[in-house]
Amino acid sequence: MAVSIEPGRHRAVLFDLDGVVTDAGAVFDDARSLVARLREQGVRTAVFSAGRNCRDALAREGIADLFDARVDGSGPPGPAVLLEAARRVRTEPRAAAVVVAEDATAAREAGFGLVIAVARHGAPQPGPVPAVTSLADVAVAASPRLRLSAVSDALDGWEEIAARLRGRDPVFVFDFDGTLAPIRDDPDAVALPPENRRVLEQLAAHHHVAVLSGRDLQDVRARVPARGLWYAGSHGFEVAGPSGEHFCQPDGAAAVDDLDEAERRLSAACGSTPGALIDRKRFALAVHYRRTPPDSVDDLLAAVRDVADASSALRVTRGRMVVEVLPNVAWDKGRALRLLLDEWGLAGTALPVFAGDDYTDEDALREIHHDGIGVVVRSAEHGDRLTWAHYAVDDPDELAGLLDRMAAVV
Ligand SMILES: O=P(O)(O)OC[C@H]1O[C@H](O[C@H]2O[C@H](CO)[C@@H](O)[C@H](O)[C@H]2O)[C@H](O)[C@@H](O)[C@@H]1O
Repeated sequence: MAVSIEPGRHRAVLFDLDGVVTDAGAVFDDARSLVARLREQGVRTAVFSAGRNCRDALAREGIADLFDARVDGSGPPGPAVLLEAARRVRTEPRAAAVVVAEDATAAREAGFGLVIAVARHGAPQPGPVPAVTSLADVAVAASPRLRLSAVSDALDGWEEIAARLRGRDPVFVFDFDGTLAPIRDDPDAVALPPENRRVLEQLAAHHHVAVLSGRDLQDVRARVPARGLWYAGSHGFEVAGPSGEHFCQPDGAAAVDDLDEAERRLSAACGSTPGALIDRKRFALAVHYRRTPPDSVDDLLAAVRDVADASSALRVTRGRMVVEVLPNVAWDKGRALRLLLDEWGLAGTALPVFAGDDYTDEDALREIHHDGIGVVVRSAEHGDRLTWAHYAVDDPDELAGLLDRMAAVV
């Protein structure tokens, strides 16, 4: 049976160690090659073992680096081991695939999006999950991501966008810095252009509109003082609505003490780096280096990584001239966008429109790739990078023009 992993739907693939990746101490070439093909398309990979120490086994084979996470278990590979592997690659089961050696019961029970059984010794029996005799038979579809330079200009594609919007119930979610407002050297100097405020209020008069930002909730709320908006701060870890609604991602709260400690350590470690700016949000900690001399940046990044690595509750992410420390949980702007749709009672029915400019916005652009309209605001800071967006604009001004047109047809 032909089996295909689709990077647009499967964010991660979890591999059983025994019988899938290794057998009697030897690594299967088809496993090594499948993992490499997945990584090329941006799909995360983890390995789990029911009764063995994965780290040692993989280190002996020299392939530990092939996987983003390793999970050891004891006894048969029950759902708990698989769910832990998914958690470590920050992917919910429905968006992950699992490759097991024949017995797929646990993976099916745990609700994974795709389960593949490998029957290496003979013809696979017909069963409830796709089965292959070799991982060479597992195809990896090309990721639909495009280079920024290859994404259609939104204004050129306007008729197509308008046709998708007409007769639908759209909701609008926007990133703030670099998207609704232009980038400035000083994060405190950023203000929402009046034209963007006007169009946000115009959209919010008839539709759900949210600003989903890496800034602290209070900060983004104060900078986007438009009527009727929802706000999500700290990259979506804290959400507030126009009628007093308020929600914090529960696992994020558990990392606040670790963020406090990271803030103390980073203040000591980076305090003397010229131009470094530590920016604490309730559920995140940013270290800005836009004004740091280029020859000091690598040391600064290494210091942030060291501090974050000291706690398993934290992880590091990158943005435009900024490195951020976040709670190490399966939460990002994509999940926050889905939470908003659920909150509005519109999951599966509304047409989500999202615009963003940075790496962290890609989680939201990816989330709506199949059922929404994604717009990227171009910038040269990360070169001709890949994006999940369908359309591009050049700057926040051009986005305001696009939103104006959208407001006229919805
Ligand atoms: O998700 P966003 O709303 O885009 O927030 C991401 C970060 O934006 C801010 O930093 C960025 O904008 C600054 C002002 O233009 C710029 O100086 C910096 O280099 C950019 O990274 C904000 O200060 C951060 O807290 C946000 O996490």
